[in-house]
Amino acid sequence: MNSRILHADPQLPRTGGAQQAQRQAIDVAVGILIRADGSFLLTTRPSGKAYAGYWEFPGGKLEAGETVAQALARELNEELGLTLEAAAIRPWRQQLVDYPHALVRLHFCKVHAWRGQPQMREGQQHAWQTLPVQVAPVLPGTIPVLQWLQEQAREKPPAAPPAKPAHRSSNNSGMR
Ligand SMILES: Nc1nc2c([nH]c(=O)n2[C@@H]2O[C@H](COP(=O)(O)OP(=O)(O)OP(=O)(O)O)[C@@H](O)[C@H]2O)c(=O)[nH]1
Repeated sequence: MNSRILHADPQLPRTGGAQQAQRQAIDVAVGILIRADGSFLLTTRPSGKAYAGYWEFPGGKLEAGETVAQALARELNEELGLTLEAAAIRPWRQQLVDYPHALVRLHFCKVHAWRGQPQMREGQQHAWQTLPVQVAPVLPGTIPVLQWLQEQAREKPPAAPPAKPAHRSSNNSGMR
């Protein structure tokens, strides 16, 4: 887990000490949907929300009593019409982000399986991306994830295709 706070807008004065301590972090479930070819889904924030038009991974705030997986499945169904099974949701990393409008704790989960095709139910745009991403601007709280994915790709390059099995002659029956 990454426990350091990311300050989304370093230009703005920071709330300090007591004020900061009183600011309750809002938990947010975020899905990194990864296709078999390694591309991942980014969507834009709908108009009317803070940072409208910025690119992010789909997700949203936890409702009372929800787990991260439940919230993610609900949000991706509401926003994109996808069906996610709990077993396909892999919690990955967390990041606290201090925005002027809220302090958020982002719970990033990797998802490799879902049912349905993404439908933009909130008028968002969407794009399947690989690194480096070709869309902009990206939400401040989303940028670290792209860096983590990049680091991971450097550490673990995509697996090489399986080697062809050695040719076995048809008369190699094992009988002597
Ligand atoms: N979905 C999502 N939210 C992110 C990401 N990065 C990031 O900083 N956030 C922040 O997490 C918060 C998510 O809140 P939201 O407004 O999208 O959640 P929601 O869909 O439940 O909204 P609502 O209930 O207010 O309509 C926002 O403050 C957003 O800026 C990301 O990659 N994906």
